[in-house]
Amino acid sequence: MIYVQLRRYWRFLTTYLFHALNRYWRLLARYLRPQWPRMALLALILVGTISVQVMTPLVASYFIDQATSGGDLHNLIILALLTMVLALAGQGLAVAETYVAENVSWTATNTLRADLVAHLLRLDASFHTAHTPGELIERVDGDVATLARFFSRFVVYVLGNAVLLIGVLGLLYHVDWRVGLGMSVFVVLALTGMLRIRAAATPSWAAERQASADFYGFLGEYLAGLQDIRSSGAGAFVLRRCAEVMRSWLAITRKAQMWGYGLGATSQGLFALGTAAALALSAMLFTSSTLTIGAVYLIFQCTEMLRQPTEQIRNEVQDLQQADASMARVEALLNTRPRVIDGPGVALPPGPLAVEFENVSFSYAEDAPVLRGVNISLAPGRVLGVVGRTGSGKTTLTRLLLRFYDPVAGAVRLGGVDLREVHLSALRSRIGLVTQEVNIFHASVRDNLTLFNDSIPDERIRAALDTLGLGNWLRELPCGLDTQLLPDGAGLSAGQSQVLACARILLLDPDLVILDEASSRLDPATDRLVHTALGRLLEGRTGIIVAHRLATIAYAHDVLVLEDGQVREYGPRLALAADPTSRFADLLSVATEEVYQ
Ligand SMILES: Nc1ncnc2c1ncn2[C@@H]1O[C@H](COP(=O)(O)OP(=O)(O)OP(=O)(O)O)[C@@H](O)[C@H]1O
Repeated sequence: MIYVQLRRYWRFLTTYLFHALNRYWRLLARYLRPQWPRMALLALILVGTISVQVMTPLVASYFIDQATSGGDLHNLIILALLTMVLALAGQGLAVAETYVAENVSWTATNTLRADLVAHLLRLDASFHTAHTPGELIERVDGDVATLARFFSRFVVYVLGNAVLLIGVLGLLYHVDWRVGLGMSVFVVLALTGMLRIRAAATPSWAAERQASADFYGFLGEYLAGLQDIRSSGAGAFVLRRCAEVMRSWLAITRKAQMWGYGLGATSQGLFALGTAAALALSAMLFTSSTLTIGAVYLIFQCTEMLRQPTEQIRNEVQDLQQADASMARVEALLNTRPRVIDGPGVALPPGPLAVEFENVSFSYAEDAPVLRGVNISLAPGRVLGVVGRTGSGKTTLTRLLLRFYDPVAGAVRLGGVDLREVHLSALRSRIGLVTQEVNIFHASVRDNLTLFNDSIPDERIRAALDTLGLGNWLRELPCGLDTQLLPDGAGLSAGQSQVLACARILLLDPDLVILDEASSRLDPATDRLVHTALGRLLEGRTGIIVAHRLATIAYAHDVLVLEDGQVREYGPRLALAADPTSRFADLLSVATEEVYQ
């Protein structure tokens, strides 16, 4: 029976534990190796902790034997003092263990987090389209937090408790081999029983975690749509839905909690039985004068001491499965290669950049072409206005210029150089992009404009805001550049956010400006503000504007009309506007009617 159990453990250890450790050895080695002095210290503390734990009942048992046999008072005082020193040392070591283990795990996981964030930044847009931000946050934080336990606790708890278990059992063998053998069998059986119950309880805990994730998902969704919910009077519906979600959460949690209590009670019951058996055995041995009263006390203490390491090994072995899944996900993420490969580093010419699309075709998914055979040739310093119906591929065109994606066919060139030949960082440092959705961070005006680049002096920031017509706005702010902006630009109008985005670009001083204009209408004052800002921004640079408004298109020297991903018309703006048969003239007349309605 014991042999069968031991064989099972051995198989578990070889197939599962060693396999998992071996599989992720590189990951562990990479993040733990630089911390080997701390790991060595941890091992030392561990040895100390276990020695103290094993020695404490041993000293107490000597004390009892000495006291009952009328031993020397001087020896008794020394033993009592030693017990106190051991208790204090145990506490001190526990504090040191927590301190070092937390340092090891946080240093390892923070490095891993930083690596994952850097890797996510390198991955291209198609990866980010396929994965929601929530999923990536879960990978970077959730999975890594699970690993934090693994990095510190697994080594400390499993190894430490296993050694403690062996130490305590060894002590019992030392007292009497029959007691040692009996308790060894008991520990194996108790561990097996608890692992079985825990395995049966695991689905309930997984369901509980899912129900909790569902609730927060529900809450997040409704908080994000708060404005729509309020305005459409859907509050009662949301509360009803909230009650439903919480009701099912309660039922699932209750079940999981019952399993938890069941497990705790089983473990208590098992160890009560173990203690009773150990006491019965030692009572028998005591009455037959094989054991002293001190040895009986030692057996009792050791039986009690077996409980904690057995329960912790059970917990850690189960948690290893979770860590295993997290490690697999983290490894898979780190192994994901970006589709857009960095170029060999051909230099772009200085000054405003010429833009060329040669027979460019592109699709996000197979068999769904978004751009088809697009040809554009824009001279340096000229501004191209791109117009077309929604979904005609205008934004996609701008994404190809920043190499968020590579074309499926054809080539995109800047200053005559194929973008695939240029370093991505060099390429992007020459382009300024203002998108439809301006991201305003919960940070100071200065950090929002410099994007946390401390080397940009305040005078330049003020000058940029003055140039773009936001000088007065800045002067009216209570703390000037230190004023904190609210998340998502709350408190700023759509136009002000756009002008702030223009100021960011002005500080970057790029040679190609791409503006994907928001299609929402602005009030006339803000419209004028944005219009002036754009004019300043485009001075002396090549520009591509996805234009939704008549005022903006006025900046364009050339116009491109896109339809279904194809070039419908392309030429100088004034010539196309003057030609009554052109599609552009058609669009202009519709837009003018809309404006003057
Ligand atoms: N990340 C993406 N993944 C898959 N398909 C996309 C993606 N982005 C855009 N599309 C699809 O590509 C087509 C062109 O989209 P694009 O955003 O380029 O059009 P647009 O002319 O800029 O539209 P709008 O004027 O509404 O901004 C659309 O059919 C759109 O659904």
